[in-house]
Amino acid sequence: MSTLTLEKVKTIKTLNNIAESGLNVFQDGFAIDNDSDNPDAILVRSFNMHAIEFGNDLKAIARAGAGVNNIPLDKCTEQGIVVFNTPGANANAVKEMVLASMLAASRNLFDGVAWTKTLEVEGEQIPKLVEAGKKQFVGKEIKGKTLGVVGLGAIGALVANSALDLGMDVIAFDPFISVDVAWNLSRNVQRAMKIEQLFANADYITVHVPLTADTKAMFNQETFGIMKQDVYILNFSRGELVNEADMELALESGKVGKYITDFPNEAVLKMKNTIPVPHLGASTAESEENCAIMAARQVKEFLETGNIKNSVNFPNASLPYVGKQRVAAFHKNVPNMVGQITSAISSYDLNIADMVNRSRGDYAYTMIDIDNEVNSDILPSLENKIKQIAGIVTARII
Ligand SMILES: NC(=O)c1ccc[n+]([C@@H]2O[C@H](COP(=O)([O-])OP(=O)(O)OC[C@H]3O[C@@H](n4cnc5c(N)ncnc54)[C@H](O)[C@@H]3O)[C@@H](O)[C@H]2O)c1
Ligand SMILES: O=C(O)[C@H](O)COP(=O)(O)O
Repeated sequence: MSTLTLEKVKTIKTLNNIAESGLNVFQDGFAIDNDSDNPDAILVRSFNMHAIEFGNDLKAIARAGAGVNNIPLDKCTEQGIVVFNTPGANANAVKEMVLASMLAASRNLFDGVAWTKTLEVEGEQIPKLVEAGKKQFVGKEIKGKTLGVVGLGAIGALVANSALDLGMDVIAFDPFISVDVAWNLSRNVQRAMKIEQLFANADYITVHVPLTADTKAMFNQETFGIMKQDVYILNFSRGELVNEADMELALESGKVGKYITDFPNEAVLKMKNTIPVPHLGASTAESEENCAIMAARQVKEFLETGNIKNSVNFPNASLPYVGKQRVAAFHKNVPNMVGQITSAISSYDLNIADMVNRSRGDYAYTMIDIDNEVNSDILPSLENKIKQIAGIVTARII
């Protein structure tokens, strides 16, 4: 590792509870300091970061989980801060929660159990009252019913396959499905060419898409209008995917039979026939550990080598790190950036051993390994020279 990297212990700050096994990834050369105003990296779960000012040393934010709507991605990109998430690391936990709550809601389990607890004061009468009262909670079986899965990513694909195993018919919609998911999806999952086709045919609908400008309020008066009467809707993605005023009306009219959501708020708790879950989708020991370890490893590798895996705002880029001096630069995706960086390097009489350049939209990332033994005295001056190039957002020499 280079002299520059060893100069300063790297500070990691956490904004949420991050599993210990993840924090243990940071050993020599790292310190966890949750009071730091200027950490090198932040680990976060659902904490809302939109109002946070970032310190000058901040290089990376890792979301130990999937959704990144709590992170100001554009601001991070403009400041050269790489944002990671942990694709798939909590998908099984959410899949199990979706299946559990779909089954429990169908069998009126939540209401039935709550009612039974009210009988505590009835003493010996309890068994008789149970037998007399159970007819209020007659449910329906999911076998033979149709589940609509909106979004076939890490979670949606697992839910779709498992629902088939439970005897359901499954129809799914995802215009951007990845090749990996397509390979792992049962061919018995029916493909909806339009989301309306899914809405019109499903008895249960579960949504597994990120919250974006395109998906916001995708469940609204118009889309409820297409759905079957008494459809059950499961939302373990984000509350804002649903227009709440329209959901309230749909629940009142019985168009939506039940709304199961991981995102309760004041409005949701006032609606009838909702099953509010306290954002428990990913809250299992296994998933918290998976996410924390994956997030921590990605941050550690980035800080130590510049390699980027699973970024949501910068291109992924890797070069085998052989311990030689490495220039890592974020820059505008415009012509001749690589040429200018390599000129800066060769102006110090240094030779290039290897390089990678990847772009994503308006920005790009370049890593260049230097072949020579570099005198550490010149590194700050080389780093500054690269930072002076118009279009460079940030640059490090590792
Ligand atoms: N409740 C929880 O605890 C919990 C846990 C994990 C994830 N989540 C939420 O679930 C979301 C999905 O998670 P994931 O791990 O499956 O993510 P993912 O990125 O693997 O999958 C998302 C899928 O949605 C698809 N998609 C995007 N826009 C779409 C649209 N308009 N219509 C249909 N499909 C569309 C994408 O192509 C992708 O396949 C996350 O973004 C997060 O908001 C919640
Ligand atoms: O997007 C996610 O991964 C989930 O919403 C999980 O959120 P949490 O890490 O706060 O439980």
